[in-house]
Amino acid sequence: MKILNVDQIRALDQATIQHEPIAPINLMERAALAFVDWFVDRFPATTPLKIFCGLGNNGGDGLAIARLLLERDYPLEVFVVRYAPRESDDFMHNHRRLKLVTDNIRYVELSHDIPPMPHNEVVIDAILGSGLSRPAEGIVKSAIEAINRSPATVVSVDIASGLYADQPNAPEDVIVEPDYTVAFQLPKLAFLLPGNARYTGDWQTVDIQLHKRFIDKAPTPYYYTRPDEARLLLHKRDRYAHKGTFGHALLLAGSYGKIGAAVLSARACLRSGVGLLTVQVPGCGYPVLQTAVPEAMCRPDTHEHVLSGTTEVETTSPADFTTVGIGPGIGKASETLAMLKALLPTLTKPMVIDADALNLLGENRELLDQLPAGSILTPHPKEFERLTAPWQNDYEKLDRLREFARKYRVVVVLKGAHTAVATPEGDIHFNATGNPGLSTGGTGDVLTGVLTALLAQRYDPVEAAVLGVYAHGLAGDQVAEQRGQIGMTATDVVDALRWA
Ligand SMILES: NC(=O)C1=CN([C@@H]2O[C@H](COP(=O)(O)OP(=O)(O)OC[C@H]3O[C@@H](n4cnc5c(N)ncnc54)[C@H](O)[C@@H]3O)[C@@H](O)[C@H]2O)[C@@H](O)CC1
Ligand SMILES: Nc1ncnc2c1ncn2[C@@H]1O[C@H](COP(=O)(O)OP(=O)(O)O)[C@@H](O)[C@H]1O
Ligand SMILES: [K+]
Repeated sequence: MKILNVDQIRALDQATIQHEPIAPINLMERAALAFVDWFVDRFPATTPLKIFCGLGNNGGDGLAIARLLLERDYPLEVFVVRYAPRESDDFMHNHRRLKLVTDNIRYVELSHDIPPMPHNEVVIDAILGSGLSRPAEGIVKSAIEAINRSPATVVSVDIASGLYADQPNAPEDVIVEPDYTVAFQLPKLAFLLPGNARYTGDWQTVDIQLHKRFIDKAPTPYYYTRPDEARLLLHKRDRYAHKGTFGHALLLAGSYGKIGAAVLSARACLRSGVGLLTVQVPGCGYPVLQTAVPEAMCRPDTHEHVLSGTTEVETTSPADFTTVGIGPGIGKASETLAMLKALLPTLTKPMVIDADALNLLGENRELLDQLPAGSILTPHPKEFERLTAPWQNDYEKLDRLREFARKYRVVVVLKGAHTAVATPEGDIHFNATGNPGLSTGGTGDVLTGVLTALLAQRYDPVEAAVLGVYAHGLAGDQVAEQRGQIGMTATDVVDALRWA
């Protein structure tokens, strides 16, 4: 699913109006109906409502929503926040229509016009939408502050009033903090950025049948992966397949005290369809790995406590494996850095790089040029910062992410809520699955195992990253459903991995 910027959204509305064709007022009615369909499923018709409308088209939506909810017998009052002398045409049209069915429209011009909003009420926020062009001030600001102070449940129409859809807000901006946002057709880029979590609540999109051909053609670097899109990436298994078909992966993981990371990664790799798996761990990890993961072959490093790259048991060189995954629990010992330095020039196929392998790259940036094209790097934000430089805001972080992926021709999986997968072409795919239960030690190691397995099965690296991140988050969601977020462990996530 594409994410478009505000100018594109405006052009998309126009394209729909022109090509469907549909009158603007009927498009607004369709949007209002889609909102109302969502709303009536969640809030019974006895819920007292206060609907705050601005004077633009977002306000027009609010007025249409008020009329449609009145038809469904909701007890409601409408408050028009009158901050400017001019209303939009579609606002005016809906204002006339609403006045035919209710007298309950009040005007908010001064602070004392703002009503109390008790906890049993739902507030619908239709003050400002994607047309926001400056910070909220005066009575708009006061109304937003009052909404945020109130204990009422808040639902924003299209986007929280005061939040820019595709550019950073200033720290002092006053923005509605909704419980829910119901956005029309496409998510806004702002919804996917951690700094905006307070300003989106639980957000959803509702279909208002905007012009599909325009969306298909619109250029954008930003995508939001829907479950159906992710599932399409899954390779079907050939009936005559054998384990060679699914590749032989080498995982380089673990150090003294962190052999668990190797175990988690190895288990996840095996649960994600790898044909054969060899794990190289420091000598001390050998009995652990052989016992905990009997399905994997294990080659002990000659170094007892850290990876040095040398091993006596096996002579197959890392380059002969279908792919290599490196990082979980490896630490930053000088022997391990030496291994990384020796390893990189020998590899040509895409590999997976995580955790301290990333930190070693951050401290030895000349190595970045040696990464095989199409490799997948899986930093959390702190690790990504160590690879680049600090950023001022989430938008700058996205720019940096795209720049980095393009420069080094790699796929960067920036982990967190809505993990962002940046491609060597400079696109970003945001993930839809996952929950804060995944914020627990070892879940990143699980992801490394998953991605290594997909590369071993010869998935295209971008598809491997998008699919792997999706499946990992989905497993987390399934665990959360069964035992809640708080009790979740990385092992649970491995066990919940499902590929269908
Ligand atoms: N155009 C369409 O066909 C559709 C638009 N829709 C709605 O239209 C909204 C966008 O409408 P608009 O472009 O009218 O935008 P808004 O409703 O956000 O209002 C923008 C108006 O407010 C002014 N404004 C901007 N920032 C302000 C601020 N801080 N304080 C006071 N005034 C400010 C602008 O100058 C402009 O006049 C969407 O969010 C969505 O809710 C939906 O009805 C779907 C269809
Ligand atoms: N709030 C969250 N919502 C969704 N996913 C999350 C959240 N917090 C963490 N995760 C996921 O959990 C994983 C954590 O990885 P990482 O930070 O490397 O942990 P570790 O190093 O302990 O293995 C990542 O895949 C990340 O996307
Ligand atoms: K709004």
